[in-house]
Amino acid sequence: MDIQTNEVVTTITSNPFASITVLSILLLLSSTLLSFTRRPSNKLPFPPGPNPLPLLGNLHQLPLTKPFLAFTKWSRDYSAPILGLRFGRQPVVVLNTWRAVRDLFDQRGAIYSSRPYIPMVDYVVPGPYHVAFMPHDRNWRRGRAALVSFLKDEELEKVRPIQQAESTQMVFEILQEPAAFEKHVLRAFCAVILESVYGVRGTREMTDRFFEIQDEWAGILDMGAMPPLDVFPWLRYVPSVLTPWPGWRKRSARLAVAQRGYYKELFERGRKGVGEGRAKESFLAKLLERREKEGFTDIELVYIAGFLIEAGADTTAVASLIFILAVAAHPDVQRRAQEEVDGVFGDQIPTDIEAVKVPYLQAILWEVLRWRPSFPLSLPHATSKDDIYEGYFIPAGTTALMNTWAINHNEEDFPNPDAFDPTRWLVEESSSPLPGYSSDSVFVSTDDSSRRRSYAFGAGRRVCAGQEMAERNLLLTMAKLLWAFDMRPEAGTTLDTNVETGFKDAVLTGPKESKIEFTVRSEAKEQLIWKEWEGADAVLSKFG
Ligand code: HEM
Repeated sequence: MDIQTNEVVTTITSNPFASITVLSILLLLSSTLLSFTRRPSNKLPFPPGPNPLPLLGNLHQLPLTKPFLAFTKWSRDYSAPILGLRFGRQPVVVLNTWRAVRDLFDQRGAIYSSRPYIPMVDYVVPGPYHVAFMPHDRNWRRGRAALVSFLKDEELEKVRPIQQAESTQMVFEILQEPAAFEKHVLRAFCAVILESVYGVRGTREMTDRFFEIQDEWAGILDMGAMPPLDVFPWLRYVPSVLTPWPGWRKRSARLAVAQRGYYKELFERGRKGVGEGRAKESFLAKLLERREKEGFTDIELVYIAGFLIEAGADTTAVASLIFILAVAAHPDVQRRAQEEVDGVFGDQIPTDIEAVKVPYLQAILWEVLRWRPSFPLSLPHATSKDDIYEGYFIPAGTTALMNTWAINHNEEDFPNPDAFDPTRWLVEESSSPLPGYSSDSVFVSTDDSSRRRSYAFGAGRRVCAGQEMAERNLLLTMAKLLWAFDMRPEAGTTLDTNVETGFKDAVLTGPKESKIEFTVRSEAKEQLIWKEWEGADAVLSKFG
């Protein structure tokens, strides 16, 4: 028995959960072995990876925190662009190169666009209402089409004044209370969604309530936080006090009530606003308009709109916090970016960011998304048919993970990958033949055009539909922060930018660090922020 196996056995036998586990192992062993001897019906091998144990598969080797780092290492150890693993009996492949992602997610979308069944989702969102977790079916197409209709370019024009006003409001709040910058960033990005989706003002009270619910939701979905019902479905029938997750049913039921209550309240307030003409530009107004044609029920609309807060608020806020950490830790990058922003906007607070040339700022954005991707494993996809790729057999129902971390930290594509170096995206300055920006702010593809600009937003048919909205808001916010403040580590401290120690252990990961000082760059800027804030407040106060 190797050391890892020994550890698993020790854990099993010293745990109150042991007797049930051992009994079940014995009961299930026969069916597992049977299924192993039956598989694969196809003679081709499953992609390579560490050896699985009969019942656990590779679960005993899987770290509970930052598994993307282990996958990246295994991919190198086994020279495997595609790793083959088993979580219990569930086959899992991990795609570690952009070519594999292009070949499978982007080019075989009919096979690689489903989602694995996550039983905990059923406990929190009962019914097929959550677009991000739906299989690749008609319901998902309908839901996604509604979301895309809100996120396309012409519609985003309506969101622009909200983004302008909220980013100014955020800068104003940081000016008042710099030590709490994290709170202000989170509020602002959540507020943009509440105002554009429902026409409801993103006050501190409303956004705090969302993040409380969202933290619990993310906590429940974290690996190891809840019983792995997908691997051991029988755990459903075991009284929760006998498991290492006592109270898990109550916890998920409480969250279900809180989440649904919050989304319903927003839906009703938004609907009232549409009726009274206050929210006629909102996404909800559009959804209500097309509901008859599409046949959406109230509860479907409640969750479609609610999902947009989940998808768009903390994702963008976290990317912004990573930007703040990166520039605070790299003063030379910050100085150059400030010079660029000052050169373009001078004494005026940055506004129309898409209309100007800021190639260095754009390069910083791509480097932030590459250097510390907030979804290092994206969201899991699943195959809906058997497939063969490069001589390997991938059965229907396989979970397919995209290892964004491995793609973004591949030494061949990104020399010295852990260094934060925006110039790698500037074609005139970079020595590596990668897609990047010219000094005209034009994105130039110098490599295979089937390569995505960024893998931080996923790939294939499930790719992030909010990429454009997120990029616009991020670029604008970055420009305003650089224009207004110097950002540096608190006196006597250094910032921990190490992904293992300085970043949270979560599906959506951001910096743990918040010891960053914000100093307004001049008195004139401070006065202008006050003045601009009055205008921003006037725009935002029209929301109920
Ligand atoms: C920096 C900000 C963001 C990041 C890093 C991000 C990342 C992602 C990722 C990794 C996925 C999964 C893709 C896949 O399965 O391959 C996703 C899906 C999605 N995101 Fe984003 N996202 C961001 C902002 C937004 C915003 C602002 C919105 C809209 C308001 C949004 C809406 C969506 C939608 C609708 C999906 C698709 C769900 C599906 O079809 O299953 N995202 N995003």
